Amino acid sequence: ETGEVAATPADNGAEYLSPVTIGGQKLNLNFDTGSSDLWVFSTALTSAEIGQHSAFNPSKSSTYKELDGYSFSLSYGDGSGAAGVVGTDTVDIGGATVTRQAIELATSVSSAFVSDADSDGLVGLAFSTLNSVSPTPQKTFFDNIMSELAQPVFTASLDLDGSGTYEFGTIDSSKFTGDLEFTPVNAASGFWQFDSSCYSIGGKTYNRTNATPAIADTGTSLLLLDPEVVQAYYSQVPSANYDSTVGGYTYDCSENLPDFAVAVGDNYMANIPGSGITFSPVDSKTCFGGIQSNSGSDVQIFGDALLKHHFVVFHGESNLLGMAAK
Ligand SMILES: CC1CCN(C(=N)N)CC1
Repeated sequence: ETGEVAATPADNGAEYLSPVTIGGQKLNLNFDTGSSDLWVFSTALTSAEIGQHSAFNPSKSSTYKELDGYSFSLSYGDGSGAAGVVGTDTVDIGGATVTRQAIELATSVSSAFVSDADSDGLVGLAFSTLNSVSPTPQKTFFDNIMSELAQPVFTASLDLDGSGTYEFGTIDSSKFTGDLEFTPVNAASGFWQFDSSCYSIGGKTYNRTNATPAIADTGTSLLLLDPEVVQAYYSQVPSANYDSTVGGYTYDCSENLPDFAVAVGDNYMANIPGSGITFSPVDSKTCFGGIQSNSGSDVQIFGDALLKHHFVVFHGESNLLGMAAK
């Protein structure tokens, strides 16, 4: 069995959304390798909260089964969150189907999710140990389907314009160039976590002794690195400075930015060409960089700003992360 879905850009240009069919109802969900809950907008929310979203209606699904007394409550790194009840239903992602997938129906969502009209919820693709369902944590879609897949993998090939594809069960060699380099993942963290102890700016490589580990996170838009690395990069950009009003480093859009690369394990340097560093315009002449600080937290977050320049393989049986150029 395999499944492939196209990702399409959200209006906010900051996330990749893919169609998922749950109990025959289609929703556009954000595939998030940085969390482990599959939750959706539900008809239990107010019409003000639902707005333009597609909301899952359990009473319209002939295969939905409530998990009596189960609940979930999530809060993400950025302060957004959702909470609600739990059931199981048939979930189909591009033809890959799990019949008894735990789905988490939001009865409350934070304002950030209400205002993000494009995303009807999330598909968590980190490890099931991080699942928030009480009293019994539930398995992710990938965990449930892995044994049915032709290969126990899923891949992300995200494009610069917010489109791209997620595939389950196969590694499509037409989607990358050169060698796929695999790196051991520390699954004990619950994330797709690995070491990253060197980086390069404009082709000059720097080794680090105290680098914090990194995670591959399709649910984060930016590349959030240890402060010393971010300061080193923007010290090479004359007009760059930290602008607290936008909460990050900005610079003149006319700058000729240096290339940047960061290590994924010991044998892959993930490069971003200088032309691919900018995340968004701030105004007619100022740009906001895709490289930003993790504020000294204990993890570096390799989000879409980096991943969209590469082909990424998440190997669930061997706990490996594969990276290739494309
Ligand atoms: C470590 C954090 C990374 C961002 N998150 C996420 N993609 N859901 C939350 C966890």
